[in-house]
Amino acid sequence: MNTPVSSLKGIGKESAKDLERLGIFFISDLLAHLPYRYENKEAQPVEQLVHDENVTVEGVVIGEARVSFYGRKKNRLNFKMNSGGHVLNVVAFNRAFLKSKLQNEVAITVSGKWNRHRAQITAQSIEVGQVEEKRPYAPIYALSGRLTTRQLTQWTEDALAMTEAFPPERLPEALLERYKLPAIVDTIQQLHRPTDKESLKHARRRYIYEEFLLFQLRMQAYKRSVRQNEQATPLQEDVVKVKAFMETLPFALTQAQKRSLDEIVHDLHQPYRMNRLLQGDVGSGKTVVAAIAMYAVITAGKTTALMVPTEILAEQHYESLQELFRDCDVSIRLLTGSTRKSERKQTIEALEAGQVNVLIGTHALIQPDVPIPNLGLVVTDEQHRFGVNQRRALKEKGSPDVLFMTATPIPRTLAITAFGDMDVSRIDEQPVGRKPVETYWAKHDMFERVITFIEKEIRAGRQAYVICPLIEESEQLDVQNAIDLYEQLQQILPSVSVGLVHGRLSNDEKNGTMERFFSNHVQLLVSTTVVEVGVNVPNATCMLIYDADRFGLAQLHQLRGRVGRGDAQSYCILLSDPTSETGKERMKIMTETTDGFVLAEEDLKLRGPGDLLGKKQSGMPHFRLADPVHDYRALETARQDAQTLIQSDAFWTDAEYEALRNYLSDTGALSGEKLD
Ligand SMILES: Nc1ncnc2c1ncn2[C@@H]1O[C@H](COP(=O)(O)OP(=O)(O)OP(=O)(O)O)[C@@H](O)[C@H]1O
Repeated sequence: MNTPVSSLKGIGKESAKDLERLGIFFISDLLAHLPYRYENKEAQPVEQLVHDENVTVEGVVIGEARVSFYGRKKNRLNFKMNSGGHVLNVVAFNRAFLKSKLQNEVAITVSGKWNRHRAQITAQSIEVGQVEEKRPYAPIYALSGRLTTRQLTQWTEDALAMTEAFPPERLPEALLERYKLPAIVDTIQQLHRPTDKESLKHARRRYIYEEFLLFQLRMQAYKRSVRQNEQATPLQEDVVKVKAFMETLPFALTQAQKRSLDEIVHDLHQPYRMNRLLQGDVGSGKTVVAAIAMYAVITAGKTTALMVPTEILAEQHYESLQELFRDCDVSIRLLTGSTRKSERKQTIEALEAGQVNVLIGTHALIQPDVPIPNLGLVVTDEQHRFGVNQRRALKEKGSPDVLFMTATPIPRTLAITAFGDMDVSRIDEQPVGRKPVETYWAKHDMFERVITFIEKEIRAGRQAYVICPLIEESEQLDVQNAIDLYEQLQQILPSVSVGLVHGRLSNDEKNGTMERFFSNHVQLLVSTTVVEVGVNVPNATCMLIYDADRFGLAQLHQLRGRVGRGDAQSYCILLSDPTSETGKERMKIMTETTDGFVLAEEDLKLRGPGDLLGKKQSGMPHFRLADPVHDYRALETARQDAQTLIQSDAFWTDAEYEALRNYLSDTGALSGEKLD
C-alpha cells in the first residue's frame, strides 16, 4: 500500500514532483486520485444530440473528404457522414492527414461539438473504425506541471493491476446489501475505467455514500468521546424562579423558541458538556432564548458568559440584558478591550469573589487572565467556534456548557455537514405580529424619491439605516465612500440628525454614535457593514442599501434583518443598477422573499457553500466525489446510519465493523481529536 509511485514504470523525478503537487505519493494515492469527469465516447443516436454539447456519433463516410488550406499552415477538413440515416456535416481543423483514410463507406466515430442548426459536428477526434465497445468513457484527471491525461491514464492502469494498492473494504456486508452497493474493488475499477453508464453510477453512489458515512462516523464518534471524556456536573435550575422570570417578558415565546429552550435545558441536566448550535433567522428571538438559558444556569448557582464579536454588540447586550433582568437580582459585568484598568480589576475581583452572574465581552473573555470560577455556561456566536487553544482554555475554566448562536440560515444539508459534531436547535418561526419587511429595488436615478420616503418615516418618529457599499479591495475607499455619503445626506436632510460609523473609527467614537442611535438621538445612521450582526433597534424601520448588488444574498438578508424588529411596518430599499444577470437575479429574489432559508439555498446555488459560511471558518470537510448540496439525500442516509452504528453495541465489538473501527482510531476520532 505504501509503495511510492516512482516504482511504477515511466515515473521519473520530474513526474514524481508533479504528482506530489496533486497529493500523490504512493500508488494507493494514485488510485484515490479519481477522474473529475469522463469524456463520453459512447456513440449517441442523432435524435438525442444536444445542441452545443460535446457528442460522439458513429456512421460511415459519404463520398469523399475535402481539404482547404488557408493561412500559412492551416487547413480545414470537411466531409459528410451518414449516421443512422441522418446526413451530417463534419468539420475538422488541421487534420488534412486524415483525408486519405476517409473513403466512401468507411466506418468512423466522430467526437466534437454539435451544431443542430447546421447539422454539423466540429470534430475534436475522428476515429476510423468503431469505438472500442468496452470503454466508452475516457477518464479525465486533474493534472499538474507537465503531466498529461495520457500518462495518468497509463499509470492508473498499472496501479489498477495491483490489488494491494486498493483501499480496504470498510463497508460491512449488511450495508452493501441494503443499498445494493458494489464492493470497493469494483468501485475503484469503475471510477477509473467505467464500462458503462449504469455501473459508473453505482460506483459513484457507493463512493459518495462511503465518504459521507466515514465523515459522519468520525463526527459522531468524536462527539461520543467528548461526552465520555468531558463530563460535566448536571445543573438543576430553580424552576419556579425561571418561570417567574419568563412571565416578566413583554411577550410570549414562540413555539420554536420554547422547543429550543427545552432542548437547551435538557442538555443542562445531562452529565456531559452541552455543545449546541442555536440556529434561527434574523430577528427570530435567539438572544431571548439564550438569556433565559443563562438565567436558568444562574439559578443553578453558576456564572455565565456571553461572548460577542464586537464591542458595539457587547455594549448593546449589556444594556438589553440589564433591562431584561431588571427585576431579577442578577449582576452583569462588561469586559472589553476598552474597559478601564481600574474597572477591569474590579470586575476580576468580583468574579473571583463569585459576585458576577453574567460576564459580557468580546473574545478575550476566555483568555487565561480572566478567571471565571464556577463558570457554567458560555453563550457565543457561530463565527467563534472554538479552536484547539480555546477549547483548552475552556477546559481550564471547568468545561462549561456551550451554546453557539447563529443567524446564518444554513441550509440543513450544510448544517449537518459543517456542524455535525454539535446538536442543533432551530428557531424556524418569527414572533407573531411581525410584518415581513417590504423590500424594493430602485435604480440610482430614483435616489431622490427614496430619500423623500425615508425622510417621511423619520418625521413619523422612526429611524433609518443607510448602508454603504463595500469595496473589498480597499478599506480606505470604503471609508471615503461612507464619509461622502454622510456629508451628502447631512446636506440633503438638514433637519435630520445623521450619524456615521465605519471600521476606521475608534471604539469610543463608534460606541458613542451607536449609543445615540439606540437612544434615538441619531435618526439616520450611515454605516458600512458593521451593523450587520446583532444590532437591535426596533424603532428603526427603514434601510437603504447602496449598490446592493455588491453583496451576497446571505449578507443582504443579515443587513435587512436590522429592520422589521418591532411592530411597525418596515422597508428595505436596494439601490443598485446591476449589470450582471446574477446581480439582477439577486435583487429580484430579495424583493420576493424574506425567508432566510430560501435565500440561503439560492445563495448556495449562485455562489457555492464556501461563500455562505466564509471560506476559512466554514469547517466544511473536503470530499473527493461527494457534494453535500447535490447529494444531500445520501448525506442524510449516511448520518442516520452512522448514528445507528455508533449507538449499537455490535459496532464496537463485531468483526464486520473492524475496518470502520480501525478507520476511526487511525483518524483520532476515538480519542476526541477534532477533524479538520
Ligand atoms: N416571542 C417573541 N415575541 C415578540 N417579540 C420577540 C419575541 N422574541 C423576541 N422578540 C423581540 O424581537 C427582537 C429580536 O429578538 P432577538 O434580538 O432575540 O433576535 P435574534 O434572533 O437574536 O436576532 P438577530 O440574529 O437578528 O440579532 C427583540 O426586540 C426581542 O425583544
